[in-house]
Amino acid sequence: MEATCGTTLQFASPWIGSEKIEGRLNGFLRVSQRRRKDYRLKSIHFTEFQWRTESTPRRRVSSSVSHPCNDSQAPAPQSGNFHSFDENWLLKRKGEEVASYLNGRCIFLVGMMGSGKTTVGKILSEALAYSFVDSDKYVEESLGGSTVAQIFKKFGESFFRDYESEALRNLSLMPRQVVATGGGVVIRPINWEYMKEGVTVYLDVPLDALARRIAAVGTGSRPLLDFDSGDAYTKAFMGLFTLSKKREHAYASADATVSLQYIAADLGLDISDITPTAIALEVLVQIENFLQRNNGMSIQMFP
Ligand SMILES: Nc1ncnc2c1ncn2[C@@H]1O[C@H](COP(=O)(O)OP(=O)(O)OP(=O)(O)O)[C@@H](O)[C@H]1O
Ligand SMILES: O=C(O)C1=C[C@@H](O)[C@@H](O)[C@H](O)C1
Repeated sequence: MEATCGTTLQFASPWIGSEKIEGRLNGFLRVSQRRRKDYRLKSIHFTEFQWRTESTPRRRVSSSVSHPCNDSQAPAPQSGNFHSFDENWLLKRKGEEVASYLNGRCIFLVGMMGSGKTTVGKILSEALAYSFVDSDKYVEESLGGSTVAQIFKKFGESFFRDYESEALRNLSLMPRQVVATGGGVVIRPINWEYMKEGVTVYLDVPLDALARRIAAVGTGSRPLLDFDSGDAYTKAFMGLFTLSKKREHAYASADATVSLQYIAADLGLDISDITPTAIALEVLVQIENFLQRNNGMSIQMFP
């Protein structure tokens, strides 16, 4: 039988209500009823309310989070600044759990340019104790260090796609890797044959958020978005819109989907406020759901 350990987290929020503790403000993860189950958090109890009357009044809430654990891995009760502590702890715990079900199978992150495959993939690989590989970088290295943009310009897209397929073939033969795939891998059926050796996860991010992210760094490194005219946001948005129409069905073939719109709605956050760590955590939850659906994996859930 599992022991129940407890820890106390400090939440500072202008809106936390007595019946719900759902929010990731100042680095804290929102924990909704549904997520409580996903993260195996047994219960959350409010123990204290305080009002602060500063220029921006805030309620301070102390809550006690009970969770199951077999040993003393759980963070000890303490006060002070818990910024992002909770997210990282949940991620680590979930990573260990999901890694044990995966039996070394690779994770292939698919999604449009800018969807966070690289950013989230690195965090995910640490949580799973996997290595991280970026398939675009793999192709660049196999072609002597030319950038994707240079390869497109010199040899054309279909040459790049051949090397991309070869990269996926090679990567699918190696265990324990999180692979951030190129945004266009989903268009070739052969690539799905390689990726089905592992678990595919689609990072579904609204076009506006993608275009903002890409515009922030420019379209120069992304040949399919680097049109001659227009500002960076418009070029990115228009290019992504066209590509997404051609690809949306293909992305939907992934084993699991992590939708930022869904997370944002569930947690009452703006998409831009969802951290890569929270997304990585959701990826693990969705992988677990997929494995459970497909392998009849028996996981003890809280009622
Ligand atoms: N959750 C997030 N919130 C805000 N910005 C993010 C988030 N995730 C990634 N980014 C930013 O978006 C940009 C694209 O991210 P990243 O390179 O991880 O995407 P990608 O899917 O690997 O893109 P590509 O397929 O083009 O290589 C980066 O500038 C990154 O810092
Ligand atoms: O979406 C795409 O087709 C691409 C995405 C990038 O990761 C690169 O693979 C390349 O720029 C093409």
